[in-house]
Amino acid sequence: MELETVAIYQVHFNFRDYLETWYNFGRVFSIKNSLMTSVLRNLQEVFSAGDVKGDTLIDIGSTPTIYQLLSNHQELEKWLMKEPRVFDLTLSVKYEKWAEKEEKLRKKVKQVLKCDVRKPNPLVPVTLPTADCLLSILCLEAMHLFRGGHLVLNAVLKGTSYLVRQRNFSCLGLDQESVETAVRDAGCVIEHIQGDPEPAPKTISDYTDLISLVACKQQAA
Ligand SMILES: C[S@@+](CC[C@H](N)C(=O)[O-])C[C@H]1O[C@@H](n2cnc3c(N)ncnc32)[C@H](O)[C@@H]1O
Repeated sequence: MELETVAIYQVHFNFRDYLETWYNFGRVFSIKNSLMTSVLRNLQEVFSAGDVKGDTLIDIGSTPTIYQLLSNHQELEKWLMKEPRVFDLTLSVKYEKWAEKEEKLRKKVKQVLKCDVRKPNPLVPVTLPTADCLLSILCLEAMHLFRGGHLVLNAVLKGTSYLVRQRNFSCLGLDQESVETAVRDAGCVIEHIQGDPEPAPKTISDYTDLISLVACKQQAA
């Protein structure tokens, strides 16, 4: 990722285009259900196993994907305030008792913060107490560093780029070994790791696999 990547995201990463390109199920791109289904299965397994505990979870690189938490700063705040005319964030997750789940999630979300993982304090000017769990879904490969309880990571492997409508965003083409090394170098012990083939829809990306990892932070990196 080039130095100016953060600026590229700030200026060009359009959350509606991202949703349209990657989460608009039931239309042309229904094939992409596969990635989200795999991520959801991984998360369900990780969080129901009971090893990841605590009160504070930070989701890094949230976009308007309500499935793992939620979203774009403004849109998330609108959703929290129940403002109308928000893009239908729930389109991909309409299932039984969804309204109740939405309410529960609204009450649980404490803060929506800007984050740049390249900074020594990624949340500057805010400093948070140590989190019990860091969640990164399809985000580590879109940035070089993360900081660290538990790291719950789902990342696609070997992808060099992904499309958001007509715009290409670069991806760090990680393999499983380099993910494991980065996590260990960050002072974490890997408790669970699973890689599965998850070929990208060729028209919008080139990743080949999905890795699900749970690691416990042991020491400062
Ligand atoms: C593929 S998208 C996110 C995926 C989203 N978590 C999901 O599951 O669909 C990559 C995310 O990485 C974030 N990102 C890129 N560079 C970053 C950085 N330096 N610090 C924090 N987040 C970054 C982008 O803002 C974007 O939300």
